[in-house]
Parts: sequence; structure tokens; C-alpha cells
Amino acid sequence: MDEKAIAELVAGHVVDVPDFPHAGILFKDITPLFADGPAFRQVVDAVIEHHGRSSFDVVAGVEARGFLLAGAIAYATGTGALAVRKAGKLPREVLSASYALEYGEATLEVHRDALQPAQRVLVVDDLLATGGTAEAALSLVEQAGGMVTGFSVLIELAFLNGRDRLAPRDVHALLTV
Ligand SMILES: O=P(O)(O)OC[C@H]1O[C@H](OP(=O)(O)OP(=O)(O)O)[C@H](O)[C@@H]1O
Ligand SMILES: Nc1ncnc2[nH]cnc12
Repeated sequence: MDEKAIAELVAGHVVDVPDFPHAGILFKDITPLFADGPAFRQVVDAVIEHHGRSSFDVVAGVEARGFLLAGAIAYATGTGALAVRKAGKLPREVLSASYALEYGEATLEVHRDALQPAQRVLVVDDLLATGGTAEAALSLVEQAGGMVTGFSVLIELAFLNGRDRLAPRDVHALLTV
């Protein structure tokens, strides 16, 4: 599928929800996309095609919506998956990164031994807004000894300039609004 068709596919499966979770936030609900099997498969294939299936060793998904993408991409490419978790969920020694996002603050964690030295990591999530979440995931991968080779999101909110925080890395969005 070409880029325009993929963008239209994503746009057609997003519901805009005003004032969630706070007044003034226009929440992009992508659950209809995950619920549509053929559409979900097409976006997963588009992400893999953009980066190339041999360009990463591990795909990292950010809790919670990123997990769905990471699991599917890992299965399709035969790579490992890394769950980048919200604080307090992992049972062993962790690395942590705190950040602000469009509508709050949080801390992300991975196990200290989550990656092998210099492993190449693709970071995926449903949406890039301020980039705080993605930047925290980048920090965790680097703290764990890995290298981020790129980011993919289904939707980028361009007016928040999140990609500037991730430069010069490849930031790929299927739909930019
Ligand atoms: O670019 P940012 O401003 O950092 O915002 C983007 C993040 O916000 C959402 O996650 P949220 O923290 O709401 O978690 P959820 O997936 O568990 O709902 C979204 O899934 C991204 O991870
Ligand atoms: N506007 C938004 N919609 C959905 N998820 C988000 N994460 C941060 N901002 C968001």
C-alpha cells in the first residue's frame, strides 16, 4: 500500500474524542484500527516495510497501546519484543526514565538486563504527541546498552513538534495530523 492509502486507512479508523482525559485534549482513539484485522495487518506490514525487516534486533513497545504493535511486529519479523512498562510493574532491577506527556507525567521502566550490548531497537507506539514518552523510551534503550534505529507511530500530532526531541533518528508516522 502506498503512503497516502495507509494514511487514509489509519484516518478512517480513528475516533476523535474531545476533552479526554482532560478538557482541551482531543484524544485520538485508535481502538477501531486494532479491532479491524485486515487494517491492523496492513499497518504492521507498512511499519516493517518502512524500516526493513533486518534493520532491528528487538522491537520495543511502550505501555500500553504500543504493546499491541510491538507484539505483532516481533511475530512478523521474528525479532524479540521489549515491553517498556509504566513504573512499578517489573519484578527485577530496573532502569527508569521520568517524563511529561501531553496530558500528564509518568515514569517508564525496563529491566536493567533487558538488552544485549549494541542491540538495534525499533521503538513503536500508537501516537507521538510531545515526544516525552518516546524520548523516555530512547533513554531507557540507551541506558540498557542498546541503540535506537528508528521510531514508528500510527499517528503524529505535528503541532506538538515531538519529532524534534528524537532527531536525528528516523521518526516514521503513518498518519500526520
Ligand atoms: O508524545 P507524548 O506527549 O509523550 O504522548 C504520547 C503517549 O501518550 C499515550 O500513552 P499514555 O501515557 O496515555 O498511555 P496508555 O497507552 O497506557 O493509554 C500514547 O500511547 C503515547 O505513549
Ligand atoms: N491526543 C492524544 N490522543 C491519544 N493519545 C495521546 N497521547 C498523548 N496525546 C494523545
